[in-house]
Amino acid sequence: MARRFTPVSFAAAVTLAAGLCVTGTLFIAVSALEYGKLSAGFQQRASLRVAAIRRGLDDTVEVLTVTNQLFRTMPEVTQAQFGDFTRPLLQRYPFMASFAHQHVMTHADRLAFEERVGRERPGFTLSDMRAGRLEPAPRRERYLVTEFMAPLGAHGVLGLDVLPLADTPATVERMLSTGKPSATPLISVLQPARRDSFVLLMPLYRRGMPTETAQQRRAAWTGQTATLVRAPHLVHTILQYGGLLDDPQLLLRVYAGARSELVYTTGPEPAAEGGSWPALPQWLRRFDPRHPEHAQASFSLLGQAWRVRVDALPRPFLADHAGSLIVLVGGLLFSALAAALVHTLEQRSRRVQWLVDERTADLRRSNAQLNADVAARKRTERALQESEHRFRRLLALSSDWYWEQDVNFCFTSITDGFFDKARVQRKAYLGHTRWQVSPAFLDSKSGRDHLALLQARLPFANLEHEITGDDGATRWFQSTGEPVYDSQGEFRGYRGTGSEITERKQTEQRIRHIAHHDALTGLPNRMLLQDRLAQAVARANRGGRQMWVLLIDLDRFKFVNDSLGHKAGDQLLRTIAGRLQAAVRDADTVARLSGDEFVAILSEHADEALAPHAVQRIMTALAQPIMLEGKEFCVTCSIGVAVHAADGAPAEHLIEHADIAMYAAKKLGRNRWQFYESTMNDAALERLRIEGALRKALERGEFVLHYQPQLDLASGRIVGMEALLRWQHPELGTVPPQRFIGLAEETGLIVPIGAWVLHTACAQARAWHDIAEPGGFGPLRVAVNLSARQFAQPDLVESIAQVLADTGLPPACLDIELTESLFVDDVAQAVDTLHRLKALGVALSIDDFGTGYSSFSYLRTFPIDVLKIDRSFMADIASDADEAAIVISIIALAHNLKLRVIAEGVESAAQLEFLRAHGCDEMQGYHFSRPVPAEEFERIVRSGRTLAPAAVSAPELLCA
Ligand SMILES: Nc1nc2c(ncn2[C@@H]2O[C@@H]3COP(=O)(O)O[C@H]4[C@@H](O)[C@H](n5cnc6c(=O)[nH]c(N)nc65)O[C@@H]4COP(=O)(O)O[C@H]3[C@H]2O)c(=O)[nH]1
Repeated sequence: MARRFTPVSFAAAVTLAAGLCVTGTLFIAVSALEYGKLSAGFQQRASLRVAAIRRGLDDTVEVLTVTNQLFRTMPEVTQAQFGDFTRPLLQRYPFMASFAHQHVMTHADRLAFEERVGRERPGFTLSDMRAGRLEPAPRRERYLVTEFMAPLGAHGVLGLDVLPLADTPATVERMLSTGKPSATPLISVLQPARRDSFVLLMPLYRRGMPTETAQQRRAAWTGQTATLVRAPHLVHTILQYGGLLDDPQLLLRVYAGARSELVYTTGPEPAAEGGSWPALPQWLRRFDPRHPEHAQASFSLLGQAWRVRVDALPRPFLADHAGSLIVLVGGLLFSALAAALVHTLEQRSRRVQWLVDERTADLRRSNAQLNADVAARKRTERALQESEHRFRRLLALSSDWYWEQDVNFCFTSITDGFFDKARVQRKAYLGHTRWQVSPAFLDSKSGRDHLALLQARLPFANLEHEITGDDGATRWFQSTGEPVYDSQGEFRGYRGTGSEITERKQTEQRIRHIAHHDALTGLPNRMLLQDRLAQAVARANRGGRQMWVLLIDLDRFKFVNDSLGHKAGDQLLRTIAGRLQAAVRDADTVARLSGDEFVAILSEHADEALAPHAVQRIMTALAQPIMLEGKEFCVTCSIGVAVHAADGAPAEHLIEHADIAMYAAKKLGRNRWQFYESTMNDAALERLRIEGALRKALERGEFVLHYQPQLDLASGRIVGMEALLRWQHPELGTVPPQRFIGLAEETGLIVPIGAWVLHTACAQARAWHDIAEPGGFGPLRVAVNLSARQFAQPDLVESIAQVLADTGLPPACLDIELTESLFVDDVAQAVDTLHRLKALGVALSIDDFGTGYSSFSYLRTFPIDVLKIDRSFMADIASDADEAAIVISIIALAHNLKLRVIAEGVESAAQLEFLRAHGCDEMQGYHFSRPVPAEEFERIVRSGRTLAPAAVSAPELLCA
């Protein structure tokens, strides 16, 4: 969340506004107080001055009243008395410029007065003031004459009739009408332009006359006392006496008269009221330093209007408003500080709030996360519990168990299954290591490897070990485990599972035994032989001794087997095996290599000189008569011996060399033994060369088929052909089948080669079928040889069916030639295969009949169509009665079994005739044609060649 703070918070603004309001209010209030105080002080001071002036005027009237009393109390007053009386008054009240006594006179009184004064001042006459000058007063009915004057002569106005003076009548009249002293309007005394004086009059009445009414006063009025008051002096003196002149902040103005003339001032004329800042409201003007406070008072004194105006001189604003300013400044500062504080607090509060919100949001998130974690944990716990439950159920149900070990590899826990299976005590295991319980454990390599794995803290799997239980039985177990670490990565031990594998081990041992031993004789087989041989070679190399390998082949074993059957053959082989083992030492090995071939490894013969004895002992042992089915048989053997010297040939060549030597022995005549010699190797080398070339021959297209015609003896016509394989090697030339068919058989190459032969022969036969020529090919049969390996192919039947389908050859035109040896190993399997082949519709021939096992019994059970009499019987049929008898028997047997008979190897007309004479069905042989390439065969067929008709009758031949 982004932090956002306003520049000035609302609360701070409100605080500021409130502070300003309060400050303003306080300021206004304080300034109002200040102003009030100022104003009150000013008004007080002004009032003081106004009051002083009024009192001074009243005092002046009082002074005049005192003077008036003089005339009232004394019947006759002289000028001297008047002067004496007023002198102290004049001194004391200097603003009173003069005192006078004016007396109302008639003209007669004037005259009397002039005469009286004239005595002292000759020529004296009443005067009046006209145009500013004293002039003798004209005659008037009444005069108001200045009778006394003090100070005398100050103005020279003694005898002046004041009644004509402009203001006198009105003043007198007011005085009489009011009965009170009266003052004249302002008059100018010294400076004409300046009217700042007035005369104060106080009436004098005739004694004894009533003066209550104006009329009475007019009637009783005899004169008056007057005093000339200098108004400026009067005000000044009043203020001075009152100590009211020392306020420099006040400006005093005193106006008098109807025209409100300025009579006294303490400063210049003030500015007109309201002259400044007229726009300002009244309440604001107090803050205007140029707007002075003023007060004025108007009053009427003795008929004259007086107005006193007091102005406060402008003062520095601060002088009178320090408090309000302090309040203002303080308030502003306080407001600002308070606002700042509030703003800070609010900011802090917001920040705190923001932090709280943040923390709250974080907490919420954490809480949500925590809840999710808790939920996940609960789910996990539930899943764990379920898993644990499943695990326990599975453990209970399964044959496995679970175990744990501590850091010292001692078992800390093992589930019950183990103890049930191993038949051992729990206490014997818990707290002990595997090797403490079974000390032999570490004697084995696997045990030591296991310990090394544990010490390296590595997991291990399928550790197999045996345990001898309390019942004495040894059982096999298998363990898988892994190291356990705690959350700190500290190694805590091992845990794992275990299971019993005794049954499997026993099975394995049986299988291993079977895999390494011959089922019939119990001797080691070829695989174990290799192992033993390697060990013997190693031992010989270590001991620097010779080691002999004997390859023992029974002579004419086939004969025994064929004539007495498999059971007898098997018994013979078991007997031979026993005798062989008995003839060698314990340390020597006797193995069965194949069929009637055995190998003996004689490893403990110190020198070559003793070997013949050992070999001879073996031959002697084997040559002992054997009782088979009640008959005594003598079996001889041929032995090839290969010697491995300390620096001798590799182990894998020893058997090969012994084999070569054995063949050499056989060639020399049976019941012999022969050492291997390097020259014997040439034949073997040739075999190797041919094998190598054979592997490539098919892909290089070096195989071709030749076809040997088969002819019907009765008609003499070609009825079929035998396909015979030819190998045209670029270097070896044409290699006959005898040189490579066996090898191809051994190496398994016969399977692809045979498939090629079958397909090529069928395709060729079908092609010849398609040649529609008059007297042409017709439905020729093609005979194809099938080897033992091919016959054993599980998909044999399917592949032949596929070839037939691919080539389009009718099944009846295919003759599969089989040798008797194919049926020897597994008769049931052979019968099944033959029936399935038969079901395809093909013909089945027994090739080379009479040379092999010659078990006539199978001819009844096997679905055979044709017997092929081996060519070895042909050679002597004309001369050897036995041979002839065999052939005749075969033909008879075949016919008896409803089989066709083909004689091969017919080379002469005599043989042909013999066969014809004895009812043989067909023949093939050089007499008619050798096997020829396809083109040649085609030519023969096209040529229409047939067998020559019979020359002699069969009985004749037989007799011959
Ligand atoms: N001395 C003499 N020999 C005669 C006469 N008439 C025919 N022969 C030979 O007798 C053999 C007949 O074939 P086999 O007995 O099946 O014996 C065959 C057969 O067992 C095997 N063979 C040949 N071709 C094939 C083949 O394609 N597949 C298999 N599995 N074996 C084959 O090789 C054997 C030898 O074949 P070949 O050398 O072609 O020898 C052929 C043939 O050339 C005769 O009048 N006098």
